[in-house]
Amino acid sequence: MSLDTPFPFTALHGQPLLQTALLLATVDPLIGGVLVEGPRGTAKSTAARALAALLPGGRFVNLPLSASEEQLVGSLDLEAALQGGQVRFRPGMLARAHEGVLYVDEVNLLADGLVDLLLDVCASGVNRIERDGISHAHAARITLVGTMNPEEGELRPQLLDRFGLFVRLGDTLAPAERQAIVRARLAFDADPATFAARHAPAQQALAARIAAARAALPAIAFGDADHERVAALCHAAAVEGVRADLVMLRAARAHAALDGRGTITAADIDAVAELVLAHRRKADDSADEPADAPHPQGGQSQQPDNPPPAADSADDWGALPPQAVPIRAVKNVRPLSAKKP
Ligand SMILES: Nc1ncnc2c1ncn2[C@@H]1O[C@H](COP(=O)(O)OP(=O)(O)OP(=O)(O)O)[C@@H](O)[C@H]1O
Repeated sequence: MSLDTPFPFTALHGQPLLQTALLLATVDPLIGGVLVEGPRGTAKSTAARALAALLPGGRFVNLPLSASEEQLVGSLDLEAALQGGQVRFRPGMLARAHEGVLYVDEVNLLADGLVDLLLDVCASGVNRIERDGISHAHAARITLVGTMNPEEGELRPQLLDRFGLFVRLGDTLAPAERQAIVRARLAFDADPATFAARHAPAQQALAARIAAARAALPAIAFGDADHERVAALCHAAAVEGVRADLVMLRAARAHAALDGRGTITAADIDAVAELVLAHRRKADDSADEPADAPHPQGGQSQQPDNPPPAADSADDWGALPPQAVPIRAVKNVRPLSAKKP
């Protein structure tokens, strides 16, 4: 076993929302990635690396803040074209991250133009390079994971909106949780191979579940009830435009697929709603929320028949269905774009 064996995804402790968001964005990369806001040392990079290890190629690309546009998108060698008649494409980081994970630590400090570009490529699944009238395109099925610490600068709201999902990690861990995390990490560091072997069955099961979910996506249809529920939730959150609606439908479909179902339910939508709305909600909209809007926390008649149980341990991954998202836990996520009323 190599020295850079990643910490297993299924061994992460106490980060069910982060894990859920990462899995959803991996099942359908067109969701547009995950933005993770949180303090240092809360497993953001560990989780992103662990996610990549669940994908067939295990590709993980860490984008440095100093990266140039050319390093990111690649370049066209026009000299070669002039001499030999053929355009040569030098792949960039986006090509290397195809079918894998692209991690951008402190994405709020990356030049806006690069963030823009990254988000475009990840949400379209295609990287197109043009130079002097010559163009080249390649598939870029990438799970984008960006992290940010708001104390070091905000992301422009336009860019914020374009990240598919948002997770805000808390900065306080209960003593018992700290112990569980530290014990697991110490055990891993002491003997990565044995630790990984212990988690191998759960890891393999989760990798298979991701693969099956990806394959199943195209056959899962969006029903009228799904459209209605999503539109009402997005309207109630007063989001701008319809990007939130599109992402929510995709995320709900990925959620159903991860659970091995061919039909989207209200519970799928509710389970992903806050991940989609947290960074897009306008001001404090709760006061003027329409009485009939289906809300994860209200509207009795619209509540899912079987509200999902809360997953409190990441060890449950691979065993529990993914709808185990504690939606209440994210209800109080501070909307980043919120303006004081
Ligand atoms: N919930 C957790 N489960 C397992 N390990 C954890 C958890 N939280 C923190 N750790 C451990 O803490 C250490 C720091 O984690 P990591 O480097 O992923 O943090 P980070 O959030 O990316 O922070 P930074 O922004 O400083 O890089 C790692 O050894 C990681 O395994």
